[in-house]
Amino acid sequence: MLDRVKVSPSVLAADFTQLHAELDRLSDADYIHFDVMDGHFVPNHSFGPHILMAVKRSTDALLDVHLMVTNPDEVIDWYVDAGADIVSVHLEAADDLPAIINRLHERGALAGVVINPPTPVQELEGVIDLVDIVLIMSVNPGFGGQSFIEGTYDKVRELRRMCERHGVDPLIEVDGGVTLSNARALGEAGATVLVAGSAVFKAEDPSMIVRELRELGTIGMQAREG
Ligand SMILES: O=C(CO)[C@@H](O)[C@H](O)COP(=O)(O)O
Ligand SMILES: [Co+2]
Repeated sequence: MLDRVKVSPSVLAADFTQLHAELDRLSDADYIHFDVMDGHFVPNHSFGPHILMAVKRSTDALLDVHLMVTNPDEVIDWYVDAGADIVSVHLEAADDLPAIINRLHERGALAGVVINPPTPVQELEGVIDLVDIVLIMSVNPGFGGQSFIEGTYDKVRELRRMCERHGVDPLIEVDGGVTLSNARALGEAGATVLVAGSAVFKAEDPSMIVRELRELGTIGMQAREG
């Protein structure tokens, strides 16, 4: 059981001309979220393992890699080699998710599964016992700065119920449109990791936003636990 919610700022929203300085002022972050987009699984490109190595040199936070690619089985090792601590792959993209999860565990990384907004939570039934993290997308993947999809709360609550039925307690991460206005409700629904790109990096004081997101999420989590 966690004592507080974790915050994972998405580096996609950072100013890349000053990547080191951007990460340096986020010493409070639990994780750094790294969005990999291949131009096939999502209609956008971002960055790959070389940039992840540069991020690793600029932060002590754990590296939380979100792979939006059609061939996760072929690339997971690149990201573990580059320093990923957590690697999450889309259920919609993986042919053999248990094999990917095994491989990540063999390599000493935490394994996550991601579902897109249209994918029902029930589709996680077969892998919920195997994963360390479930990431629920609260926007359609491919771009930062989108609006949060309200139906996410129900999906998080349903996932919590599934975890209880299975007697497992993976981290539950929510990604997309997370701000100070929905952090508390997300914690109350059952989220334990909040990804935030624009809300953190576009703020005047990113560290303060990280602390506030964590505090609000934790207040929600405590309310849920009673
Ligand atoms: O995976 C994605 C988008 O595909 C996210 O991680 C975004 O990068 C989050 O950005 P904001 O919605 O918080 O600006
Ligand atoms: Co992401």
